[in-house]
Amino acid sequence: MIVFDIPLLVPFRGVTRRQGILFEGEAGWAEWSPFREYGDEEAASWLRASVAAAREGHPEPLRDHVAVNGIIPAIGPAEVARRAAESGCRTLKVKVAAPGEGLDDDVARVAAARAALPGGAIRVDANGAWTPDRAEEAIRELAQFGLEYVEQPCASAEELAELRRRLDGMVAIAADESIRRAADPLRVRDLGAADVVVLKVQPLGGAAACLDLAERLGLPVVVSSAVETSVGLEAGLRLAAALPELPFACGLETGRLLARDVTAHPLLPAAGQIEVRPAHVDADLLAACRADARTERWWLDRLHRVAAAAGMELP
Ligand SMILES: O=C(O)CCC(=O)c1ccccc1C(=O)O
Ligand SMILES: [Mg+2]
Repeated sequence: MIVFDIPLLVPFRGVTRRQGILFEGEAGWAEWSPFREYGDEEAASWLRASVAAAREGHPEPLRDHVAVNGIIPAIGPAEVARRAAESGCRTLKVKVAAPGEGLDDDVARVAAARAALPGGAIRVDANGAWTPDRAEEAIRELAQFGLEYVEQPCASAEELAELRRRLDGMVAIAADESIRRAADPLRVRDLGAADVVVLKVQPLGGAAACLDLAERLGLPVVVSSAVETSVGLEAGLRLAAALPELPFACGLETGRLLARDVTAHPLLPAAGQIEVRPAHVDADLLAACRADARTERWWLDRLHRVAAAAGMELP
């Protein structure tokens, strides 16, 4: 078991370093990396996913490549073309409604993305930051660039449903936080709040739980990462490979946000697709990602506290 601490090359959602624990079970390596500010109960779902992956491995793949979206964090418009080209992807996901920014910043960033990718798909993610009124205004403005969908424009499933009625099919809506952080993820379906759902393996308790949820939701699924090492990314990739249908590119290009990885062959896309294959952990690279003693203490305390409260045994 090791506690890792890896700097991000570009800040993402205010995060500048990614930390967590990598451990090995009978079926292989697994990652546990709930964001630091998440409480123990939420972190327990992430742990269920990691323990299941270490013990049981991944579901059987139905495809050998998974198309992914390039990620455009809250960077300036002048930097967008380089990030888009580096990703090599035919779909881009642009962060909008970032703290301290306004609609002008979003328009400039999405315009730059559209200029960089004239024939591809562009989706935006607001991480729930808009009220329904602000969302409607922003989406009507951003729609000029052609949007595949808007991910989590407002915070609650009720607001998503209201906005979706108001937009009346102009732009599709994807639910992310309303699935992975909700008491009842099926509310999105019951309210007709989204056209697409984003599933993340760790927050939702593992691949088996995600496959079951996908079936019950009955909506197209996009699998997305939680900004993980290649070990965590492999779990997302394997879920994406096992879904009966995968009509959209997945949010699994985040390997390029990390300054280091624990394998010599990180799970990165080539020509917009990631090959479905194991991420072989390299002992030297793993050691180079190891956290300092204080960070290690914090994570091991968290792990043992969360496991004990949830009555879980570690592999
Ligand atoms: O979806 C992607 O392309 C990358 C993953 C991503 O955006 C993300 C990563 C960690 C936490 C939240 C999110 C998010 O979708 O908001
Ligand atoms: Mg999102």
